[in-house]
Amino acid sequence: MIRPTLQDHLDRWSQADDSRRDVASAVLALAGAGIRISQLLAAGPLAGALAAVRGHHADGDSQKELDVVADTLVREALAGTQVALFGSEEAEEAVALNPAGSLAVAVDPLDGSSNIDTNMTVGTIFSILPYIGPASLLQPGSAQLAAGFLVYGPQTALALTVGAGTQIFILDRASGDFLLAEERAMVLPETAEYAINGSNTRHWDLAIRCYVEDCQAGVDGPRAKDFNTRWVASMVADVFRILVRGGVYLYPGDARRGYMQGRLRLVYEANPVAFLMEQAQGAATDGHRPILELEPTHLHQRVPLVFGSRAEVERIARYHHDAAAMPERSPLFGRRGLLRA
Ligand SMILES: O=P(O)(O)OC[C@H]1O[C@](O)(COP(=O)(O)O)[C@@H](O)[C@@H]1O
Ligand SMILES: [Mg+2]
Ligand SMILES: [Mg+2]
Repeated sequence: MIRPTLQDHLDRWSQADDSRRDVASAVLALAGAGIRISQLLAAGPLAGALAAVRGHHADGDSQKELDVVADTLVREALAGTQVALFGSEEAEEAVALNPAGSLAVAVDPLDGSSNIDTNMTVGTIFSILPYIGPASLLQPGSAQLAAGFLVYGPQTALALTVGAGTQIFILDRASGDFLLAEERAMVLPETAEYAINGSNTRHWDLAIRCYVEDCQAGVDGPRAKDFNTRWVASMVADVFRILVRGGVYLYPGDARRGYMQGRLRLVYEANPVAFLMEQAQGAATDGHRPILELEPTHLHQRVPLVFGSRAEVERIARYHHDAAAMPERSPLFGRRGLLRA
């Protein structure tokens, strides 16, 4: 079976359209940087101390050696394309690249950095927007021209959307090409699998606590079915699994200091994933509104994030709606009875 390459796929999509060709060359540059990052990860300690702490972000998160290297590789790859503005998790401010460029790109160069030295899957996430001036990266996710991520696991894969479904490509190491593996990824609408970091249970709000309790009650509870949990602590790995077999991922806001809006970043984590989900018949919400409708106010803004199988995402939004409608100070057990499963 002859599979189209990523280049074939993008050539077909962009022929006779200059603005699409700009997007295509940015995606190819990102894929090229991804190959280099996957080589470093595959070498692990043989490539140096990739997990060594190099510094900290403004909000205290540590920055690892490979975070910095991946950021440089991605930025250098995009410098030769039509990208005018580049924003990254690893830099406080967005930087100008090609002054004549038509695009703005936001990236999480390495998602799941806590897993770098554990031989677990990590990835690179990107969001491509039209360049409309210095505030280009603050457009809502619905303005994205393309979005995707590379995932460095047993397979190095690229999940991509240019607004015509979600495609999955796998790196063929012999030829160095990404080959089309799935033309139309589809997230199953229903699921019995959820991903959340359960160590934060005591910090969750009522809606999340009730949702998880109802799942854990299994066949004996209001959901009347047993659930399974999976949590990789690399969102890209969880997204990939959900694209393949459905499921739901939650990183809600919680009561810990600095976590009121959760952990994930709207511009370069939630928005691209939400675009991929919607294009694969899944959904993504902050609990109240679709992620793609939110207006970012700054590059590193956090957002509570729930995405995956559409019916499950809608159900979790209903828990939020019901919890918000409850009287502020009534005891938890009293309020609990009103929540629907
Ligand atoms: O360690 P926690 O709080 O469970 O958070 C894990 C989540 O944080 C992230 O690692 C955030 O991404 P970064 O590694 O890019 O900071 C997600 O990939 C992952 O799902
Ligand atoms: Mg990340
Ligand atoms: Mg990161």
